[in-house]
Amino acid sequence: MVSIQNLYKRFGKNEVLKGIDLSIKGGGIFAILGPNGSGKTTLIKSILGMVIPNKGDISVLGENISKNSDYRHKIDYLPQIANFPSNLKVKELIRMIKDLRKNTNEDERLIELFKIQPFLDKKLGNLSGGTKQKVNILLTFMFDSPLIILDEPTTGLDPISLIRLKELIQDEKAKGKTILITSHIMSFVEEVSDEIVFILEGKIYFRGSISELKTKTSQPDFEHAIASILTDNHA
Ligand SMILES: Nc1ncnc2c1ncn2[C@@H]1O[C@H](COP(=O)(O)OP(=O)(O)OP(=O)(O)O)[C@@H](O)[C@H]1O
Repeated sequence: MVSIQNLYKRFGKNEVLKGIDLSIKGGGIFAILGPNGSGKTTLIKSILGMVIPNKGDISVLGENISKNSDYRHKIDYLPQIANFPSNLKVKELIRMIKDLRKNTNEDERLIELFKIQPFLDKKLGNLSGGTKQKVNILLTFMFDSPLIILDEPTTGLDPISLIRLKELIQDEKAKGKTILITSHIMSFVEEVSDEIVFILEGKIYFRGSISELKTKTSQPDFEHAIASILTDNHA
């Protein structure tokens, strides 16, 4: 599904990714973790072709992404910070994205699920942070792509919306999809992910299940296992 070989990315003198190798065969929920600034978003954007690596190869669904950008239609992406045009109404944005990508009725189910109906005629610039995130989630899950990438999906969500998001993610997994998630909310990661990929100092420090991580770090719970990696490595 996703194969990354020897990936390097620097911004000026800042070497962010220093030889990432990662192969995700497909099906399941993978959490990409690491301290602030460790390069999680840079890795995700490299997969999406939004960041051009200095070195390395990335294939998505068997195709090298440097050759052709068509693969992006097979990815649903929730950005960390959505830059919506503030004058546009919610319903206009939904219509616009459907016109750009493809027509679907899934938006109706998601509007109902996240109770977005009262906001459809409101301008995006006037929405609260959590409501913007719900619209953002709707736009991501509206299409039926085999790879879903979620950058900090829980930001600003109230408890009911968080439950809905978790259900949505599990439903997509049940359809056999591959879901990559970054999050700093350890309880959320522990609940949803099948495997974690921990980035530290530009490389993959650990990849495996949460129970394997607990064993490796000799810690009784996930939060302390993550904390022990960071303190042991002075990150
Ligand atoms: N376009 C850019 N230009 C210059 N530096 C950048 C750019 N994008 C990212 N960086 C730098 O690359 C490093 C990694 O950033 P990135 O956003 O990938 O980290 P992250 O692990 O997603 O962090 P966080 O957990 O805070 O979201 C940071 O030092 C950041 O300042």
